[in-house]
Amino acid sequence: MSALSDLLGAVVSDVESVFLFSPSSSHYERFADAELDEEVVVVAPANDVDAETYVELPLEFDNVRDRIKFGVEGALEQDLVEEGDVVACSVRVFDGDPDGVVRVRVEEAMRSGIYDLFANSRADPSVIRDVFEVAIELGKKGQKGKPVGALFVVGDAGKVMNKSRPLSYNPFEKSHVHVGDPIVNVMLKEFSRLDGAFVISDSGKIVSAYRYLEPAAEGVDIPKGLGARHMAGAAITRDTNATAIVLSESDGLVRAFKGGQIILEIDPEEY
Ligand SMILES: Nc1ncnc2c1ncn2[C@@H]1O[C@H](COP(=O)(O)OP(=O)(O)OP(=O)(O)O)[C@@H](O)[C@H]1O
Ligand SMILES: [Mn+2]
Repeated sequence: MSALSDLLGAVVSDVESVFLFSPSSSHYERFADAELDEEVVVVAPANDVDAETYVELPLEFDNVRDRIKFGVEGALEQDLVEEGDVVACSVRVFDGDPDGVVRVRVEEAMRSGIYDLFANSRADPSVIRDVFEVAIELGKKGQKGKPVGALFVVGDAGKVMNKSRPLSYNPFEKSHVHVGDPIVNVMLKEFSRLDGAFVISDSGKIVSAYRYLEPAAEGVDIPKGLGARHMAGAAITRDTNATAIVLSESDGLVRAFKGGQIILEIDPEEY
């Protein structure tokens, strides 16, 4: 008769590395001291345990699947793992000690660009996440059933305002509202029917709606077939340190731009 650990041990057999998600110091030290053949990688919002090999998680992510996806993508970005590697992820699903192990095979397709978007934008990762979620939701549902486009420029808002002009009165003038607030998300969806861009600060304050962006566009190279909204979104991120998140009315995809380059393209329906 096999012991249970023999039966469940298959989950961690022949893996290249073990990823410890937000381990306590004692949990990490047990792994570090064990002199395992497998590489030990800590994945957490901060390197509190002074791990040698560490991947920053821009957010804690309640959803374990998201947490693992981001960890693996971050590790890919840092060349800690490569296509075909198998990784054992030690995670905490409930409160307390780590209570789960998930076996993951690394695929190049996991490099979606989302990690880069969160970890390397100037705005707070939580602000990027909230704007991204509004764009995804708008893409899924549209505005009253009709497809709708939207352009969100996040971070470096002062500079973005200097390189744009108003198309209409700014409904957010003098207001102090932030993305992520459910009422604000309803407002963003409502105003997305109208022209122009939303400008959002590093900390998530909605600075303006209805901005017409006027960045210099020389040398900005975006995929063929995308129009003025995408060109303006891409170009403003070369002229400033903002990140642009664009929902296309015509193909329904959400794209993100940074440094004048496209860094992410996803279908809201598949997200
Ligand atoms: N410079 C700009 N600044 C802000 N908004 C813009 C700018 N240029 C275009 N837009 C907005 O984008 C909308 C759509 O323009 P256009 O169709 O050329 O863009 P697109 O890239 O093809 O986007 P979509 O895929 O949504 O059609 C315009 O109606 C306008 O609201
Ligand atoms: Mn168009």
